[in-house]
Amino acid sequence: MTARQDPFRTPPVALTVAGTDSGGAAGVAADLTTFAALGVHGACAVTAVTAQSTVGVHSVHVLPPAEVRAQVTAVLDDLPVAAVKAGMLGSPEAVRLVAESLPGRPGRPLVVDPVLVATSGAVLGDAGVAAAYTRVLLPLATVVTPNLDEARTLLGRDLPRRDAAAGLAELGCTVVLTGGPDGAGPSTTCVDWLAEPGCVPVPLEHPVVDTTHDHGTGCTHSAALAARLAHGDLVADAARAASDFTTDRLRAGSGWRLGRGRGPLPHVHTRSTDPSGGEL
Ligand SMILES: Nc1ncnc2c1ncn2[C@@H]1O[C@H](COP(=O)(O)OP(=O)(O)OP(=O)(O)O)[C@@H](O)[C@H]1O
Ligand SMILES: Cc1ncc(COP(=O)(O)O)c(N)n1
Repeated sequence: MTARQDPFRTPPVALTVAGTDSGGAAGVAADLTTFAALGVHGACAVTAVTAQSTVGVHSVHVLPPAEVRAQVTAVLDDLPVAAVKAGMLGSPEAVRLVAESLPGRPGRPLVVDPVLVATSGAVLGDAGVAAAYTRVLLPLATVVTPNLDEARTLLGRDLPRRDAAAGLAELGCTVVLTGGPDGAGPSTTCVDWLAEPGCVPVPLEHPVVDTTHDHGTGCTHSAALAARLAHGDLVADAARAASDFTTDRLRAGSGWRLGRGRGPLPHVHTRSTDPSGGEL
């Protein structure tokens, strides 16, 4: 029986270090609800407060690094954190802080979603943040989950998906390069590239879901990956499970109508849409 089926078993703990989204779709909201859906207790250290909705990002307030450090220290001093996820960090200082206080290896996996630009186009991390990711955090990460634009910014090169994933893996971390639908014509398949250091990249394919409820999809995917690592999965298994969970939730939310723009995913509200009825 898994922790998800038996809610009375003490769950593993995951910590997210990320920004808030006042609309409740991305960032800390997506991470904590994803952790809950996958049978993990979520703790959080907030790095930035954003005023945003389904329509876009209205303002960003990055918290002082000392406040972020105090939250991380409070959690680590008390709770048995089994995995950490870093989402929007917002400043080079916060990137360095995560690198100093949350080393990803050997015992505690660290998933880094290098959030730089929101789906709406708002900048959530500038060039200084991108440089700090590449220099200090990615070499310590267990897994990094950029989309193609983020990977190209981090590498400083315009490479195709597979090569971008392989290029980042040379920094020493496993890469899951996420890929929503391509935008170049009708596509029925999403391809994420899994690149482990020293290995040939592997495509992880899943069907495209036609939905307007996709705000926070990347946060959901990386939080699901951290949750499965907290349960003890191997990285490749956690990557596949994260992709399955995200697709399932995108499907479940395709009937929702919340907000005037890109709505949230239902992380905990509806039943699995897995046609086999299996537990994800
Ligand atoms: N419409 C879709 N249908 C199916 N899967 C999708 C769709 N959009 C995204 N995904 C999947 O969701 C996961 C997250 O990918 P995405 O490319 O949206 O991340 P992202 O751009 O980094 O998001 P964010 O900016 O929120 O961090 C990947 O596994 C991707 O394949
Ligand atoms: C606080 C925060 N973190 C991450 C994202 C990225 O999510 P998306 O690309 O879906 O806008 C966001 N918009 N806000």
